[in-house]
Amino acid sequence: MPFHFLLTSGITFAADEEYLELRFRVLNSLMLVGLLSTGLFIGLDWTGINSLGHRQLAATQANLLLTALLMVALRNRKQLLRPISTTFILVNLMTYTSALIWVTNDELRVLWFHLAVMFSCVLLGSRSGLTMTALSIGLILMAQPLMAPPFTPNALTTLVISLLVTGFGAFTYTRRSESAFERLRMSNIELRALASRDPLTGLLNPRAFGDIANQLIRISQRKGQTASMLFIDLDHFKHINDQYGHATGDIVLRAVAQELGNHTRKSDVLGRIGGEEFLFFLPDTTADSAREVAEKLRLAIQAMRISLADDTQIQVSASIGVSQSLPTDSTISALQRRADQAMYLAKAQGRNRVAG
Ligand SMILES: Nc1nc2c(ncn2[C@@H]2O[C@H](COP(=O)(O)OP(=O)(O)OP(=O)(O)O)[C@@H](O)[C@H]2O)c(=O)[nH]1
Repeated sequence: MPFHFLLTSGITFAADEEYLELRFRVLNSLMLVGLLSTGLFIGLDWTGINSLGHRQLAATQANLLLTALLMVALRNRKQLLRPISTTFILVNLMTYTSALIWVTNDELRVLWFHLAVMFSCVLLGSRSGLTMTALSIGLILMAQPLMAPPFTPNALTTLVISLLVTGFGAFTYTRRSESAFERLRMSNIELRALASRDPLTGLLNPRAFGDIANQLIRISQRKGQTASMLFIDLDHFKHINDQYGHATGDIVLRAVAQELGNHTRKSDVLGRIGGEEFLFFLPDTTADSAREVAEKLRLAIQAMRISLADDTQIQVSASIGVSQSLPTDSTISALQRRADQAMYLAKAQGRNRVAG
């Protein structure tokens, strides 16, 4: 748990931010490892086991300090991922370059550039990895005249080619991961959309309807507004199924859902909550206005002529119950219950009418 906290700073990432989270964790891990490795270099220099020289020692200490500051700056700020990644990579690139020039007794110091290429790819994306490859090769070639002794032509060739191979490998890997994550993100979005829809009509299913309407009613209550609900139930729907078959019943349900959708304002929430039952949540709407909407819907449903393949036309009607939120309603359940009761009243009064 503390390690998890260290890597994510306790930030929770949304379901479609998997790749961002991966980069965030990688950056935190790399900064931690960076702190440990620069600390080790400094310790080894102080104990005399490995000598950096006073200039590189100062550069390494600066690197340690800057990395610690970057780690602190990243806490709770996922929006800073990119600038902090860029700064971290540049700070390290400067340290590697200064080692190239100042630590002449270390033949293998060029190895660090391979890391810079890989880190850039993972943290900043495949294109940045390619830029870093070109930058590393450029820096090594430019630093040649300053180095004592300079690398032999053979060593330089090996270095440049191995950097190109690292750059290409990291580029290909990151490109593939980026597109795999993007595909995963898109299919997650599609899955979530599917999971929130009623498969027959495409309207919101009961769970999604409840989630959205519950959020909206809380907002309405905070603003001191009134919300309303319509409970729409088709009349004698069982007869349609019995007379024309279940498949035709489905056609009717889809047609009614579409008709209801045509009368929905952007702010309204419409869902199918049972066989031939639909709910309308109307934010910032009084019972009077909701009754007008309900009457419009009732007339629209009554006016529908649903044509079948054999030219038969089916007509339907609906009973609609209306309810208005009370200041004490913190969820839609009581509002829905009252709309349901009003709908039963409409049925009892003869159907094809609005009550409540
Ligand atoms: N075609 C089809 N029918 C469904 C679906 N879900 C529920 N039903 C049917 O809807 C009918 C609902 O019947 P009832 O609850 O008796 O209501 P009703 O016949 O509309 O009568 P009132 O509501 O009293 O006017 C039942 O026959 C269910 O089988 C569905 O997805 N497709």
